[in-house]
Amino acid sequence: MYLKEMTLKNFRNYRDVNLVFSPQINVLIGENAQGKTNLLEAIYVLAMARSHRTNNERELVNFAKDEALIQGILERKLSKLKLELFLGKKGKKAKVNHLEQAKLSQYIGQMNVILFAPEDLALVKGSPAVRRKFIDMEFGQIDAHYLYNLSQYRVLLKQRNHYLKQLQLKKAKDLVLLEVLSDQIAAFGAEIIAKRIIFLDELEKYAQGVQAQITGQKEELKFNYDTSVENIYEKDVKQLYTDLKKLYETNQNKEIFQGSTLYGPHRDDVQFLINKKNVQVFGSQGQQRTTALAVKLAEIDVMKNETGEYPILLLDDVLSELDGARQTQLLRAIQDRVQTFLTTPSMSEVTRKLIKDPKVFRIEAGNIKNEEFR
Ligand SMILES: Nc1ncnc2c1ncn2[C@@H]1O[C@H](COP(=O)(O)OP(=O)(O)OP(=O)(O)O)[C@@H](O)[C@H]1O
Repeated sequence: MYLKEMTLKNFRNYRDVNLVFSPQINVLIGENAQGKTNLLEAIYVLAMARSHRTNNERELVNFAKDEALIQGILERKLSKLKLELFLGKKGKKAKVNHLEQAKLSQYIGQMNVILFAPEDLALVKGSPAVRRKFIDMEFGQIDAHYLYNLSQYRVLLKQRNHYLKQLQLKKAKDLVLLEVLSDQIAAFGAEIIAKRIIFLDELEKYAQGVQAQITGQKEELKFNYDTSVENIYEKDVKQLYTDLKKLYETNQNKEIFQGSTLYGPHRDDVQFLINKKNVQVFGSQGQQRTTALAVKLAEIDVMKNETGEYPILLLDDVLSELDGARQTQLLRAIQDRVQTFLTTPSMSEVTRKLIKDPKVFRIEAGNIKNEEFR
């Protein structure tokens, strides 16, 4: 799939722009603070109905205005979609081909994007929360059911944590209500864990290929899903549900004492192993970066597999963070098959040689001009 056109009205520092993109590589070039990331963010928001940078949607609307609009024409293999996202004071509205979508979970997934920013290089060495967010954002896009389970789980988690706090402070006594909440959260938690295992398995296969290629077959990459439920790889959803419930039963006093839900997918993690050693602990900086890159590139293939189309790739200033060999690997992997938007303050010689016929957009204080590629 590719984004053919995009119109922005009052989005961040863009007042009114209409852009026509290349189905291949689009380079967004400009000095600091001119609006390069804002433009990538607009594409991301059009796809995901939320920003990757902020939870406060007011920030997305121009300082001087109350409403913003992002429109896009998405070309898919068999269809053309008009996507519209309206950001107003009372929230947002999403439309597909002029039809307003009652639920955002129906809207998300029409346009698939993968964002790769310098922070993603911390996927391996960062905190478990970084990896969980990565898993949830990516899998949520390809599986609406996963997204639904996740949102239900989050609501229940809030309720259960609140109730555990009440029990901790002795403001509540009723353990039956806690058991009801445990039962419900275990059901959604089991669905989430089961799906994560399936997707991670697929992601692992592709990432292994990339890692082996970058390292000349010297490194074997493996994923390990780290959770309190035992032997997950042998369990189906029903068994995962039973096990989670058992964890809540056995640890009831501990959870009340801490006033918080201590088990479930919101506490899980993924470990990346190279030649059986945890890269987070034993890997060099270079190995950690290679692994992060391999995982990101693998996502492209997982999405292609799951949705039948290549996603759109957004590269926010990552080229300068990678050395020549990794830049080459990345650009070879995407050239001619994935529509890509990349931001950069300037183009290095290496990049110039590697990128074929990009469309270049020069960005200056929210104004955009097409530029020849020299
Ligand atoms: N809601 C908004 N309304 C108007 N301008 C905004 C809004 N939000 C951010 N800006 C402006 O956008 C600019 C930042 O743009 P952006 O984050 O895209 O920078 P960039 O070009 O990617 O630069 P860098 O390379 O430093 O990341 C700042 O000048 C900021 O004041």
